[in-house]
Amino acid sequence: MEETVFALSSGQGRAGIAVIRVSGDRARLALETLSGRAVPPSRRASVRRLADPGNGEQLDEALVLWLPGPATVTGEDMAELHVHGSRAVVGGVLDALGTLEGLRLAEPGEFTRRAFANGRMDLTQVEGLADLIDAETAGQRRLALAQAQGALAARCSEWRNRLVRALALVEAEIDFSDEELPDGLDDQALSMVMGVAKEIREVVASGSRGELMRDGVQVAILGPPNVGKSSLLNRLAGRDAAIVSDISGTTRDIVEVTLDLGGVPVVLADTAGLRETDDPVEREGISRARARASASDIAVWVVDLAYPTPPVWPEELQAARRVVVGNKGDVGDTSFPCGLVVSATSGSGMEDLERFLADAAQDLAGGADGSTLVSRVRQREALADCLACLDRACEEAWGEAALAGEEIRLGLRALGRLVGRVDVDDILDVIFRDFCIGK
Ligand SMILES: Nc1nc2c(c(=O)[nH]1)N(C=O)[C@@H](CNc1ccc(C(=O)N[C@@H](CCC(=O)O)C(=O)O)cc1)CN2
Ligand SMILES: Nc1nc2c(ncn2[C@@H]2O[C@H](COP(=O)(O)OP(=O)(O)OP(=O)(O)O)[C@@H](O)[C@H]2O)c(=O)[nH]1
Ligand SMILES: [Mg+2]
Repeated sequence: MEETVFALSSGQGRAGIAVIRVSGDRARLALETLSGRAVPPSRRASVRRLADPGNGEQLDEALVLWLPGPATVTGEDMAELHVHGSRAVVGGVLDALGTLEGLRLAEPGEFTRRAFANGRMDLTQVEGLADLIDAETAGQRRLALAQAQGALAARCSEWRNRLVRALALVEAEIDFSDEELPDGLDDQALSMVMGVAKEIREVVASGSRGELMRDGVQVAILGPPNVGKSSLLNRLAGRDAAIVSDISGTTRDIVEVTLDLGGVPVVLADTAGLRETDDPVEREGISRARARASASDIAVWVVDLAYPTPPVWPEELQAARRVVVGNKGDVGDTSFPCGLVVSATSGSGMEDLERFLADAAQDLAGGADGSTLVSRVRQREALADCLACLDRACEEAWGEAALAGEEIRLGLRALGRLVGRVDVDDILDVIFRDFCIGK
């Protein structure tokens, strides 16, 4: 018998209400022991006095739920205690639960791990749920919620069914063919495999959008020293995140600020001004700035309109999306050719810059139509593996049936890895490590 586990599922610290969840065979006993009564009717919120079974002292008056398995999130019997959210009440109830035999505190993610083990969720739903809990913007929430509700899982099972049918056709051909060496794939199997491959190719192609939505679009603010890069960052952030001074070479470390631009998370990075210098600390800052530039999705090159110099793009920036921003428009020459003219101190033009960044971020990561299904490298790579197998199966169309069949089988295995049906041992710990306690 699996142990019964419990945890505070709402956030740590003082709150109006806190939710404590219990999952496992002893959930009923735990609820009955603390409330001193039989469990309330199933799935019906009921008010109960909870007492410490050790000394009978009342701990709280709570709203409780009795949720008998297997129709629960974990697939096991569950109880929920909605208590007043003070340290003393939560601590008292958790301590009381801990004294009961066969009960222990849940590990991070253990409720979800049990849901996965009991077939209530597949691995992509687990990943979606982890992202839903971490979601900070509306776009992240939409993507994660769709995944947690099985949008990717449903597509996978549909691809799987079609590939299993194609495989059956291939195997029938091997078994019943009059010829000694039948054609690799008959027309029907070939068109089925090609159809699935086409759909997977589209999902793989949209993969970077989901990854950017999940991880944030990276924007690097670059340029010569003293042009107002840190001032721009502070304006966009709406707070004094980076030190500003009239001394060239003020910024050395990268200063990051995350913004929510139209639902897309955007990570802005202020960097050290690029120039030749003998100062070893500043040199290190400049080398970090260059590294960040090449890792960014969007590069903003800032020039000082009071002393405009032609923007010199560092070599490694050539691939990034980029915009030249002329700063100090309040005192400088606004006829200088650049993408946008702004003033970080007066604020003029800043709305245009923000709109430019929001549009670019939407373009890179947004998916208003909900067509983006994958959000992690792991998911994209599993689909890419599957696709490679299906492509090879198609190449065998006029070759050997046994080889084509084997490739389809390998493609199915890659889908199995994606949903956590096979080869999960290595990835489970990685995925659940980042979960919070109580989920
Ligand atoms: N208090 C509380 N709030 C919560 C949860 C929870 O467990 N407890 N959830 C936890 O994730 C989420 C809600 N999601 C849930 C999804 C399914 C079931 C559930 O019991 N499903 C059963 C029966 C469905 C039914 O009969 O209506 C099932 O799917 O078999 C519960 C919550 C968010 N809010
Ligand atoms: N007039 C005017 N001054 C500005 C504007 N933006 C920044 N400054 C001033 O320019 C100087 C440099 O600003 P910073 O934001 O520190 O410049 P930086 O590009 O981060 O400089 P480094 O970190 O040294 O590379 C400061 O004195 C700012 O007050 C602007 O739009 N107009
Ligand atoms: Mg600076």
